[in-house]
Amino acid sequence: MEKLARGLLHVGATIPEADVVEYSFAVEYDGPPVAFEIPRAIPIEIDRIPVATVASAPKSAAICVPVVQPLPSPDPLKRGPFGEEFCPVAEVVVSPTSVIAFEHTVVEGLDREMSGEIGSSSSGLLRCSSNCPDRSRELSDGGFEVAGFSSEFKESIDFSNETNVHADLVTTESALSSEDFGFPSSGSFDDGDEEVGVEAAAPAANARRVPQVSFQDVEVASEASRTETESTWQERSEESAPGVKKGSCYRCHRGSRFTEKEACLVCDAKYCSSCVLRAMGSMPEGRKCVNCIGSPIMESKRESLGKCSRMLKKLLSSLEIQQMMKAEKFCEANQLRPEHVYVNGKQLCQEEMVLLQSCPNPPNKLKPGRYWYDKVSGFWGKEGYKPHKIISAHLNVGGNLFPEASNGNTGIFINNREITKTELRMLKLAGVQCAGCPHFWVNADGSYQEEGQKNIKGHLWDKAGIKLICSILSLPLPCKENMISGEEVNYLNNRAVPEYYEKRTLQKLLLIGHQGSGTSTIFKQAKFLYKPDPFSVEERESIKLMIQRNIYRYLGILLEGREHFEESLSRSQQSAGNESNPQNGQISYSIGPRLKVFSDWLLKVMESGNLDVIFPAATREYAPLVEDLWRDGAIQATYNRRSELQLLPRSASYFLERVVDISRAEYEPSDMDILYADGITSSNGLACMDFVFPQVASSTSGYDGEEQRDPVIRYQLVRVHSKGLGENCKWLEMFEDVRMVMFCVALSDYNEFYEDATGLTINKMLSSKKLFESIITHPVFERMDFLLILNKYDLLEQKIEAAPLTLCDWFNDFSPVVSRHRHINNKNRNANHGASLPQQAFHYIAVKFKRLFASLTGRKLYVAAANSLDSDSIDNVLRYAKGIQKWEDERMAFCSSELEVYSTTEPSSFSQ
Ligand SMILES: Nc1nc2c(ncn2[C@@H]2O[C@H](COP(=O)(O)OP(=O)(O)OP(=O)(O)O)[C@@H](O)[C@H]2O)c(=O)[nH]1
Ligand SMILES: [Mg+2]
Repeated sequence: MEKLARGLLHVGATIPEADVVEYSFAVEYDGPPVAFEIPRAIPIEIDRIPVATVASAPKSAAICVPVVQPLPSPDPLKRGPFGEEFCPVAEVVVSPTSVIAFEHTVVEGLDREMSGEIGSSSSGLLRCSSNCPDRSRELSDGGFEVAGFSSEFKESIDFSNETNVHADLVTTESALSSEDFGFPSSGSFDDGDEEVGVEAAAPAANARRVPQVSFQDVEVASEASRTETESTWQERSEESAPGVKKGSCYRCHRGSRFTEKEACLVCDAKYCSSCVLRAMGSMPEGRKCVNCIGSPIMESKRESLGKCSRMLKKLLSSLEIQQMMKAEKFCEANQLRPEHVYVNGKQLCQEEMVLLQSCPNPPNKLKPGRYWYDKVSGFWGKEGYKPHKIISAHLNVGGNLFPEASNGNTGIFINNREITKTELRMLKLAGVQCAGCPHFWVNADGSYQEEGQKNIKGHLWDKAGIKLICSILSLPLPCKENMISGEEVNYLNNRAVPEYYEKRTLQKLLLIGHQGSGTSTIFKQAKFLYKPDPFSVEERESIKLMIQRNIYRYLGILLEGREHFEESLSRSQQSAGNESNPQNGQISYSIGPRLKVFSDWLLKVMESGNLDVIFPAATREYAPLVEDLWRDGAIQATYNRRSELQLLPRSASYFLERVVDISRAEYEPSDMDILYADGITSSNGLACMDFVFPQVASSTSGYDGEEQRDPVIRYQLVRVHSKGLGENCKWLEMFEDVRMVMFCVALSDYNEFYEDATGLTINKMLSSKKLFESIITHPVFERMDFLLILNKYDLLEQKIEAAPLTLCDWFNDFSPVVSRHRHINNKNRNANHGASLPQQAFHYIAVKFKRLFASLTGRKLYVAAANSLDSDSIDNVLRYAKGIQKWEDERMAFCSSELEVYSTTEPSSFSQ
């Protein structure tokens, strides 16, 4: 270690203790080709870069700005070494992000011309940003150090004294004169006599005040340095340059309004694709001009936060986009400021703001303004207007509600607020007695009483036709979350502030898969794993009824199948000249007369859709008959041919085996029953749950250490059924903010088939593959991480010996290595470094999907095996997903901090 350190450090440097040294390894990458360009570091001989001293300004004594020497351009449109066009401008920008841009300049010591930026991703040279600790190291004295440069580089300098250029100081907002920066407002830096101090470390919040210093060939009036407001900024940039076309790029003044442009979120300055990266630098707060960093965004642009434009997608790598969009959405400067929101006349503080935005049912698209809020009922509206929404009640935000908050003039009050005419109309139509100008007390659940009286008069939201009335009168209705108890909301109130922020950075995991792949089982398993009370008493009651009803549905499928098999058997026997009586050993699909009568009756009832009439009471009587039917040889024979009965789920036998028990009135479904039950998550809708990973005491998953440090990352599992995606998966647009897509495939599908609408027989695995292809290539998931869950591993194990994988056309080249020890257990096989047949099959399928994924997206697919009936298996898969995210985040941070060195290190790998 000491030897290694000695080799790395300069002569005379103290060798640090081995246990306090932080180090990391870069591993050479030899995986599949990557979709993005890998940046290269251009070595620079530090000693040959001139440095100079700033003599006078004490603050700037340690500022590091490289010396650049703008040259007059012989040919303004000549292409530079990086392929970009030169314009006759040499420019140095010093801003809080420390972007130093220079065009058509020569850096002494490098014997070639160059253009580029330190601070921009476009230059390919070096990037740094004082806002981004990964890219540069901010020095305590306010200077910064560019990653990769030696300490000499941070010595003070002045601008080149050999240039004959004029300085134009451009500030964008008030209060900062050019003198703040030590520059004369119209000065020229032509002979170095002017000693210059540059305050590079202006606080981020004042970033708009930081000037952009331009050296230009053409003389620019010093008025440009005057301070301006945000609104005039735009006008000026369009008007101040005579002859500049309206709609052209704000930087190069080329193009028209039809040219694709990216706008600054703060000042709306629009830049063409050649200029955007220079104008916006490393974008530590998203799309903002470098001198707008730290400033609040225009409210009209709030909607577009985190939504990347096509132009940036073309210019930046996926990693950069992800990081930049994340920063844009979540960085402090871009959040709505609490001081701009008043509730019940009181300006909010940060805590209140966070509480308001992170409550279960927050106001929609909150904008700066004055609002009223009825804490008891949850009514929320703009000051002077009728209610706009019913948000979570009991939030401790803002002041007390004023009677005149909504400007009502009806003489009728709800929770001390005089209601509007529209609300009165609603109450009247809903049948609430309003004679005598009563004062009502309305609770969050809609129950209401008259002030001073004890008894509840009724429930507002239970009134007949209330939904219709409210929607006609444009009044809000409560949503489910509003029914949350005061206690629960107060829990939110009492939490520490950082936890609110976690809610904002909720990580969404989208779970999707082909019909029957196991997504709802995984979803239920996650509920059992991470929810303290996964199903309420009412939910369990409705699950019980569903299970009881399902039994008859399964039976109906079996009875129909039996009839069908019986008919086709007798047809084939007749054509073969046999008697209809089965011969010895031949399967019979006929049932006895007693069961036949019951079967015919049941099929008739089901056909007429009247099962509900006899359900559930009457069906209890038939439970013994159902049991007899289930045990009958004909039904068992039919069940054995279940692969031909498309609608019969595997779980049918699990429930039919216990039909008598289950049909009892006192039956209570066990967790396993719930897991097996069909239809708990709506089959073509969405199901969604928030959760946190509980801390694990002992090390089993390999991520425990992280959890101890980072216990409250919130996740949201969103399960969507493929049927619910609509034509061409159009509903996928809704999921642009998910963090990861988990695509579920049933391993057991390889030899299973179904008939499509046209009667064509289709292999389920191929069908899954097709859905997979359309999801991974959907534009909304262009840059998302994908985790493939290869589910039903247990079924693969059961069937692979009897049904070869090659039954699926896609797997026709599967040639497993046959072990000599076929019958020894898996553990021994692993010890012998030999994989079992199911393991080989899993690995083969995983690679098939990985290759497919890489060929269509150019990216890497993560794969995990699962048996969703086993909770540990799903826990592992979801923790693996978490591990991937963390790893991807770290990788991104690492990539953008250093010179983007990629390694192949992965989180633990029980998976692929
Ligand atoms: N043996 C076994 N059965 C599973 C596994 N995962 C799911 N199943 C069963 O497979 C059937 C389909 O699973 P679901 O979770 O309902 O599948 P889905 O993706 O929700 O599909 P739809 O029901 O069509 O919406 C159910 O009967 C499950 O009990 C597994 O890992 N092993
Ligand atoms: Mg299901």
